[in-house]
Amino acid sequence: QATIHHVADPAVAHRALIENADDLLNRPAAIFPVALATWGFRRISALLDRQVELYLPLIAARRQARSQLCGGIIRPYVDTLLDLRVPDSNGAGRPLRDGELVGLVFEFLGTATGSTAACLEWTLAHLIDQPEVQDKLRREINAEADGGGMLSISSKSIRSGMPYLNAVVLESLRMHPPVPFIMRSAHGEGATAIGGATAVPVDGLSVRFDLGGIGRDGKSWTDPDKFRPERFLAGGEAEDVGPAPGPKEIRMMPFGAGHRHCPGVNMGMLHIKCFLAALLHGFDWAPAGDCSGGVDMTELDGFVKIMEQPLSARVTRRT
Ligand code: HEM
Repeated sequence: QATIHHVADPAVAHRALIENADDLLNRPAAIFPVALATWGFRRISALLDRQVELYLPLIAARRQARSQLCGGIIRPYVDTLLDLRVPDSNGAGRPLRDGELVGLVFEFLGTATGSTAACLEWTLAHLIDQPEVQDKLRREINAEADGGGMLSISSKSIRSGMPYLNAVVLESLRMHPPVPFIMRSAHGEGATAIGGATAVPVDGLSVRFDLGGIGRDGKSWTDPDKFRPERFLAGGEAEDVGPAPGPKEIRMMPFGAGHRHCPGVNMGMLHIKCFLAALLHGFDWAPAGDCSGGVDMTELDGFVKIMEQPLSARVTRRT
C-alpha cells in the first residue's frame, strides 16, 4: 500500500534529482506496484513467461558457443552477465539465476528498442502532420548525401552537423518521452521538501516523476503542446537544452536525470537520428487516408508511451 507522490514540476524535479541526488534519491523505487496498477497481474505474468521463453534459449546458446571461441575485441553484454558473481554467504559468489539473467537482458533490449521505436513513430507522426517540417528536415538530410545521392552519414555530422535533425528529435522527445515516468525512493529532508505536508514513512517516500508533464510545463515552455523544433535551434528558447539535463535546471528529462539517468542516451539519440535520416531520405511520408482533422496524437501510457492509434501512413519511395 505504498503512497506514491507525483511530481510534474521541473523545478521540484531539479531540487530532488540534481541538488539532492547524492544522499536522498539515488535508488529507484520498486516499479512493480505501478506496473501492477497499470497492467494487472495476469498480463505481467504472461509477459514474464514470454521473456523467459524468448531469451533463455539464446542465453544458453551463447553460453555454449563461447566455450568454443577465443574472445574478441568487443565483449558481449551477455558474457558480462554470465561471468558476474553475486556476493553470497559462502564468500565465493554465485552466478546470476535464470530469472535475473532474463530480467537484465530484457532491461537492456526492451528499454533500448521499445523506446527508440516509440520515438520514431511519434516523430514520423508529427512530420506527416506538418509536411513543411518534413520538407525542411529532408533538405538538411539530402545535403549530407554524396554526389550519387547516397546517404552515408558519419557519426560526427549526426552528432553536431545536423542541427535541424537534432531539434526535431528533441522536440519529439520533449512532447512524447517514450518512458512516461521514473521512480525514486526519497528519504530525509529531501523527501519532506518534495512531499510537503505529507508525513514521510520510515522506509521513505515513493516519488513518481512525470516525464511527459515536465516536458510540457507551461512555465518552462512557450506553446508546450505545439510541435516546433525551431525552439531548439540557435536563438530559440531551448537552444541550450539537450537530451539529458545539465546541472543548472531541468526543462525536460526524457532519459531521466541524476545518478540513475539512462546510460544509453548517446546511443539512443544516434539510433533515432540514423533511422529517421534514412527513412526521410528514402521515402515521402503522407497520411494514409482522410486526415483533415490532423493525425490523432492521443497517447497510450504503458511502460512505453505509444500512440493509441498506431501510425498509418502512405509511404512513397523517392527516386
Ligand atoms: C529513445 C531511447 C531511450 C529512452 C527515451 C530511454 C529512457 C530511459 C529512462 C527514462 C530511464 C530511467 C532513468 C532514470 O531513472 O533516471 C532509462 C534507464 C535505462 N536505460 Fe534507457 N532510454 C533509451 C535508450 C536506451 C538504450 C539505447 C539503452 C542501452 C543500449 C538503454 C539502457 C538503459 C538502462 C540499462 C537503464 C537503467 C539504468 C539504471 O537503472 O541505472 N536505454 N532509459
